[in-house]
Amino acid sequence: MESLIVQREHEGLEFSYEIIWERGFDGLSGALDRLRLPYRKICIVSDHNVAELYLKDVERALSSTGCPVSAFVFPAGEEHKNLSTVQELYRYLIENRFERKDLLVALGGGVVGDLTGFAAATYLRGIAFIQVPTTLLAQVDSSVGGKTGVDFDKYKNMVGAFYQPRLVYMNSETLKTLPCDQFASGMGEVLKTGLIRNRDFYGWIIEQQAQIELRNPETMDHLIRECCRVKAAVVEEDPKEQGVRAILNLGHTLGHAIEKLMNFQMLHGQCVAVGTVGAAYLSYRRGYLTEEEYLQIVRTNLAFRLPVSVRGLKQEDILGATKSDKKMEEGKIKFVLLKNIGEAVLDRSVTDQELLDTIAILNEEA
Ligand SMILES: NC(=O)c1ccc[n+]([C@@H]2O[C@H](COP(=O)([O-])OP(=O)(O)OC[C@H]3O[C@@H](n4cnc5c(N)ncnc54)[C@H](O)[C@@H]3O)[C@@H](O)[C@H]2O)c1
Ligand SMILES: O=C(O)C(=O)C[C@@H](O)[C@H](O)[C@H](O)COP(=O)(O)O
Ligand SMILES: [Zn+2]
Repeated sequence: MESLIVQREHEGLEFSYEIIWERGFDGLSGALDRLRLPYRKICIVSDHNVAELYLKDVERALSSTGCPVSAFVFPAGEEHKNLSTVQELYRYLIENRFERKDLLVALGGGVVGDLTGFAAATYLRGIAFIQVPTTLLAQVDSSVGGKTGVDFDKYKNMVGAFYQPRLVYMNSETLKTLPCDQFASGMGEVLKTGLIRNRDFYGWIIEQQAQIELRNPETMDHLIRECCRVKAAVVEEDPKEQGVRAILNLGHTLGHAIEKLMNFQMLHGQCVAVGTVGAAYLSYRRGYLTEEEYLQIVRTNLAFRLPVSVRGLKQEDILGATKSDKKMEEGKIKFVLLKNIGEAVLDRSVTDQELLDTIAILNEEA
């Protein structure tokens, strides 16, 4: 077993927690025992696809805690990451008499993790939860760092809370069943991670493309751990996004705008990939990246089956949708640009005209 502690060093991160990498789910109840949490009941929260594949195994693994284990399962997909699903979960917890000291287990991808974390933050003003991420995206990004929440009226993650999990337990074997488009979506966040903080890692990802495509277990172990190291370091520095944490949002200003306008029918990591090309283009236009570096980012997306443009959206609609970005301050977007490959900066001076020029290269208009 290998692990990494997300350290409580700064105000805002209430406690430290461990990220554990295992094969299989057998280590789950031992990991929970070591936490010495006072729960008497466990509710696994999952979506239908993941439940079909892994719920029985996780129930079996958790039964050795000696506590009753039950499950709340909802339909898969971003369109269910909303307050109605949260309400159904609240009802389930109330009807089954879950108390503040009990435990929720988020078993699934980022949708399950974000939604369960938000319900955990708000049910009885806070009940403990752990993350058991089963997608690449969730293993490299969403299960770490405590951003929880749901979409509201198509506004992405508009309602949420910073609420850390007590444990992140990753079973890398779950990646075997992940569909190709979901794997590619996860790679959108992986590439983002290299671009913001680790040039060598970005280079390594490009070199290892064939092994990554094959999901070689050792290669994937290294890839996932490196992403978690980068993310944990940023979150430890700034748990509640008062400053530097916003670099984890590279590609998301345009990405979230596209996700919303595509009615959540394009996957999050794919939208982030297009947004990252936009951020790279702006960085090139600002004279930070060379043209070759910008083109390398485009080629790398394509190599990992990620899009570099979208079709059928109106340019002014994309610009308009960027105005509901959560990084807005005093009416100005804090845009994440690349000073270099491996070095992100926040910039409040990006103009609407610069954004429109960028959108023009990303958008094959209808
Ligand atoms: N909180 C954060 O820091 C953070 C970071 C990045 C993304 N996110 C959020 O994460 C969400 C995207 O997460 P996602 O990409 O994991 O999507 P997801 O949770 O919708 O999962 C993708 C699909 O794969 C299925 N699935 C999950 N695990 C599987 C497995 N092992 N085998 C087969 N199928 C499996 C799911 O049922 C679903 O249909 C978005 O809502 C995004 O906003 C949050
Ligand atoms: O953890 C973070 O911080 C991130 O920004 C990670 C992103 O990949 C993730 O999509 C996050 O949910 C976006 O946050 P938001 O505040 O822009 O909704
Ligand atoms: Zn993201």
